[in-house]
Amino acid sequence: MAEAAVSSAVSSKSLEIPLIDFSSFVSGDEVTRRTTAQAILRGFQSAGFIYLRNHGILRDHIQTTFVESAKFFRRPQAVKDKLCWTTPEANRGYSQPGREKTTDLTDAADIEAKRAEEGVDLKESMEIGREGEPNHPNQWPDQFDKDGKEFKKQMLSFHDTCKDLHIQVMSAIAVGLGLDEHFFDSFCDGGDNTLRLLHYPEVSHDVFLKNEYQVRAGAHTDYGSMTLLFQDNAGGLQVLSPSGDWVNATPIENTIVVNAADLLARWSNDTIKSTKHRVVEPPARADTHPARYSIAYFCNPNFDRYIDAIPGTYSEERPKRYQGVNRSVSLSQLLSMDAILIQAVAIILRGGWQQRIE
Ligand SMILES: O=C(O)CCC(=O)C(=O)O
Ligand SMILES: [Fe+2]
Repeated sequence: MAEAAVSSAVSSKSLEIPLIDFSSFVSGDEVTRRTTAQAILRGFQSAGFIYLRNHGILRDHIQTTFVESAKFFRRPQAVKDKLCWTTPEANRGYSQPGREKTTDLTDAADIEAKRAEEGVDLKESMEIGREGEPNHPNQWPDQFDKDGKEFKKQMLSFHDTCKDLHIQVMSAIAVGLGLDEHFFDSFCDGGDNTLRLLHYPEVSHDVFLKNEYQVRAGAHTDYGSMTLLFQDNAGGLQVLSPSGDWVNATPIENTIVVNAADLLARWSNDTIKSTKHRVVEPPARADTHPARYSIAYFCNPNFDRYIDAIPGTYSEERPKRYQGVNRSVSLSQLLSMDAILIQAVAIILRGGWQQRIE
């Protein structure tokens, strides 16, 4: 029997995350397409999270990207450090374990205090932006060897594939809202997105026992329009429910977790939610937890587009809550605006700190 287009990925008393058969949107008849789009929109409006299956990205393509990611992280530390993440404007390159603490805080002293109390995230990451952006070259290992060339080829191709899925999911949101299916195309076709490879090294249960606040990635929301998240089967991702419980977003094979992010919440006049999430000790009891790998593809509207409330998300009864905003505003302009524009990720730099603003 055919599976339903919409079922449940996560079902707790405080949080429901739908599992959507995306092929029903892409190639279903008119009615199926519309009802699937509405279910996608409802998921973003209620949980801020959905899971997608039959999303169109080939299993092999994802698998090979995970393999290349693991190969990259196995490189000697000194080699990875040559590719290190430099500035928030570039937002490209490698961040070593202990460098980053993910948080929504924006005040330097608050971040410092939180870091001292909770410890840093137990992870390393590699960020890859749109290739060819002037003044912001990606940090490729292709200069080192043949494996580095393979890595570059794979990541560029995966970046491109995910860019297309972003456009399709935005199209589903448009249809769900009753707009033209291509409404968002010209907002998202630039591919100003960031592919982030994540490696959470093997860690002993003791580490979490000794520090009740220890996490693999701290609680935060994402910045842009949405994030396509590919996770392995290790577990540990949690989503904050409206009532304040952390709920496991358990891995489901052959699915992608998609969460709406801050700018889409703003763009939708807060009708769509950007929900907090984090990565903690996996629920399975173990003395030593194996490494966890995930791939987050952070999607953004094109940097040069003006983002003002989406038609249909505001009315006389529900006026616009935010001014329109241009992504190309300067950092100081950004900081003087409201905090929702800012994804502050504290970067621990030998006792100093820095905020990452995407
Ligand atoms: O690794 C994960 O599952 C989540 C990562 C994440 O939320 C992020 O990097 O923004
Ligand atoms: Fe995130």
